[in-house]
Amino acid sequence: AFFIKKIEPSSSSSSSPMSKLLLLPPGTMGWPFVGETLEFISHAYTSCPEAFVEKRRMLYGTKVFKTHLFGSPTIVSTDSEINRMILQGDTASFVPSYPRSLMELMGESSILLITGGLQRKLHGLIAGFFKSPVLKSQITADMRRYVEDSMSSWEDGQTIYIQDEAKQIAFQVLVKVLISMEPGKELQILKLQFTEFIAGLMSLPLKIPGSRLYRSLQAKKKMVDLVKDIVRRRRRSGSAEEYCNDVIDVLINDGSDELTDHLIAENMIDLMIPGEDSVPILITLAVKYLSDCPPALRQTEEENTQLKLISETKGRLLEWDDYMSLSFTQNVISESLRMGNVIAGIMRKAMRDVEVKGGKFMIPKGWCVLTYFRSVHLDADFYDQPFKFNPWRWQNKETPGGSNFFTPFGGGQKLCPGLDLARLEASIFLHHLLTTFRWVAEDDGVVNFPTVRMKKGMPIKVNRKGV
Ligand code: HEM
Repeated sequence: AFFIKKIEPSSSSSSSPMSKLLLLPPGTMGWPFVGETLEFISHAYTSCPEAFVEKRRMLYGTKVFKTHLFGSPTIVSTDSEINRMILQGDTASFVPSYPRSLMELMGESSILLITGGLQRKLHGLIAGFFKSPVLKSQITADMRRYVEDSMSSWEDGQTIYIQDEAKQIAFQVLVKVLISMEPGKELQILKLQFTEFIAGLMSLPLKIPGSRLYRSLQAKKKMVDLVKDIVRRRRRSGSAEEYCNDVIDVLINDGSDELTDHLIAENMIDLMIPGEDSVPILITLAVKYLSDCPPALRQTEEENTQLKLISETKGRLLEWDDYMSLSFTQNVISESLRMGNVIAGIMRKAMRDVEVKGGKFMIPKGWCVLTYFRSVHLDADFYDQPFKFNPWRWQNKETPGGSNFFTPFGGGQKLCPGLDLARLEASIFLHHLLTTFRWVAEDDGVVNFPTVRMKKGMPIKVNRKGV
């Protein structure tokens, strides 16, 4: 059921301007300059951001429409087939394109923005490292240690803000795996600069002293300089040649001239973003959805308690594969990804005219495309009662990476290389939370813009379980 057929985009650069116009999907370009951006953002701030898209789907009767967002003529697609084609598209057809502030802060050598041979090389090196057995074992041990350290200080009756705890732990894990920095004073300073850096990701593209973007760029520069120092020291000591301890070692070891100190340092900072944002938010949402669904909470707890008993009986610590084999817990994580839409969609720019839907529509050269995963993930055509948290719907389905209509980690050449790591971290956090504590959750709501998060940080009142 999850077999994916690659659909090649076909060029139609020979079409006349008139026929191009006729092939544009339905839709309106909105107001001069701002287009429909304000309406898009005002919906994005509500609990139902997909309403912007749904309204147009109803109006035009298609899952794809044209509009004008963030300064660019844009095609929005909630059609899983078109989305798949765009994700699979080669760089002659589509390149990543995001709002200006985000592109400035990522930097031109960021893996999220580059294409071609260099992107493939970086992607391959990072993905390969994340699959290595030595690293898997080290990450599992680190994550477990950080989770246990954090949870050991929780007292009975205390209110814990899951979002903050998860952010701290997931950031520690990524910084360790990327640059081998352990928790401590240096990491605290890095974290402060990092918070300053990401605050500007969705800011006005105004680069004057004092502006949000300017301050974020300054913070990034300081972090890049710090990581460059580490890279230089490693190159001098030659330690990476013997054994790859972290991503810096992997990139240095490749020996390619393209992987300069600056490129490595810049990418290490960008790769910390999932540690502050995507992974902890996934964990927080899973705790939220489980708190709201007692049968799912019970079943996840049972599965994890059983695993804990097995590990205690055998007298061995749990490994990567143990956590990943918790099938119901993985279904909870899939369902949290589906409903929570940590990454609501990705953006590309068409490098040439591209026909979609067998020539029915055209994405003109220079236009942006927003593949809006959120609407696909909440589409009743694919998911029965899509707004209901139902981890059982994933039973007997192979979903770690995704399918045509489940793309939380993107797809194609840019498919997230951290997808298993994200699942592992969520799994370890849930395992320790569920086997150590009972809790009562306070009411809290999801905020969807500019990034997904919980309004109050997901406060829960915890009590340690009896031994
Ligand atoms: C819940 C957690 C996560 C989600 C939802 C997520 C989602 C995504 C998505 C949708 C993309 C595709 C972007 C595009 O096509 O332009 C992506 C790419 C990427 N992700 Fe993740 N991610 C997560 C965690 C992680 C983690 C833990 C890492 C580890 C460092 C990571 C590293 C990357 C990298 C390096 C890319 C770029 C790949 C490339 O362009 O070749 N992600 N992620």
